[in-house]
Amino acid sequence: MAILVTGGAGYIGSHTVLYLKEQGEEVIVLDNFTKGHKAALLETPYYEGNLHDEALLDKVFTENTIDAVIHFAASSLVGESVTDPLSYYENNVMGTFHLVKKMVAHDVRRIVFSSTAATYGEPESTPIKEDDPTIPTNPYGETKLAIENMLKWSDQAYGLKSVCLRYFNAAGADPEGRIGEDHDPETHLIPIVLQVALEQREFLKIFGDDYNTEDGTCIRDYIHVMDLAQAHYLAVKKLRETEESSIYNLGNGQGFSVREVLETCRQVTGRIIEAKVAPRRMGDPAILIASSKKAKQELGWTPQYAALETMVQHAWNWHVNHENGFNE
Ligand SMILES: NC(=O)c1ccc[n+]([C@@H]2O[C@H](COP(=O)([O-])OP(=O)(O)OC[C@H]3O[C@@H](n4cnc5c(N)ncnc54)[C@H](O)[C@@H]3O)[C@@H](O)[C@H]2O)c1
Ligand SMILES: O=c1ccn([C@@H]2O[C@H](COP(=O)(O)OP(=O)(O)O[C@H]3O[C@H](CO)[C@@H](O)[C@H](O)[C@H]3O)[C@@H](O)[C@H]2O)c(=O)[nH]1
Repeated sequence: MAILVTGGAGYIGSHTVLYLKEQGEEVIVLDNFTKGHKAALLETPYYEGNLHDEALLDKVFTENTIDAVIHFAASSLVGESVTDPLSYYENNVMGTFHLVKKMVAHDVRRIVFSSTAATYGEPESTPIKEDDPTIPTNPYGETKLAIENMLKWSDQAYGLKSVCLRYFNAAGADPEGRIGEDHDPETHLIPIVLQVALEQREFLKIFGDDYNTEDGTCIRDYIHVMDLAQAHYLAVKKLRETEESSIYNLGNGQGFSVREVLETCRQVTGRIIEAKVAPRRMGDPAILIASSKKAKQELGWTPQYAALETMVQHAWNWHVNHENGFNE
């Protein structure tokens, strides 16, 4: 029995693949390498191709005995989704449609789905709980919510069981430094700040300092990528044991402003990191902080690397040793 990981060559996918293999799971990856890296797979078997390719999906499900799918493959940038929403509907909603259609056809009935804090939009109260209103403020979150609903109805109609994991902001890298985050172009806050520390960029643009927060910059809940990996493994185990669908938030329940992240990066790296205030980025909610009580109670999830300093340190270890990412 193998777990199929779509998007397994990407940032969170590759760390989850590593974690699953360490737990003794057999893993197969499907990735089109638009964003992912072959070197991040560390010799895991893979199929190179697109979610939209139904013939390829038939081949993957016929050639392997797959008992669960972990579905990371998606487009996932808030700002880009605002300027090009149709590409998000195409890659995320239609891509998942093809995958789910072929899972049902091949009688594979367990899926763990990468959802997001962006499904909530501007929260009414903090920390956010799973049954709080979901009113996305950007097309990215909207497409992820559409997929959650696709999965809900597919459970009712076809018995497809899903765990939707709404992660907050993934950060950090493999604590042993084997893999890390490498996006081109990079858009995420922590790697961008570390690129300034490495003198690969001149300064950090702080996207808005007029939000209704203490220092005026946006607040996010950062979660270590290996703690996310652990949650995916626990979600697969829960599906195998209970055959019940559910939704969980994954965060640390603590928010850090853009300026606080910058300061932590300065402390960890000991480098000078310039920053300048720039206009707000479209689609950004002011504050996103998770309540992850449900995941802890029901999945037995126990984050190992909750401190922001640890996440930045692990990210820094990777970046300082791989200045060109995987292209070395
Ligand atoms: N990074 C975060 O903070 C964060 C937070 C919440 C949710 N998520 C979700 O987690 C998932 C993984 O995020 P990530 O940061 O690792 O992204 P990533 O871009 O590093 O990884 C995505 C992977 O999917 C592959 N891919 C994309 N479209 C594909 C397609 N049509 N067919 C085959 N492969 C395809 C890419 O090549 C890449 O390897 C995404 O679904 C994202 O929406 C990420
Ligand atoms: O150069 C930069 C980059 C980011 N930010 C700010 O830093 C915060 C974090 O931004 P980023 O790292 O881009 O993450 P988010 O836009 O919060 O989105 C991430 O976190 C979401 C969940 O909260 C996921 O759904 C997304 O996939 C993932 O990209 C935001 O307030 C940004 O405006 C800056 O000020 N300057």
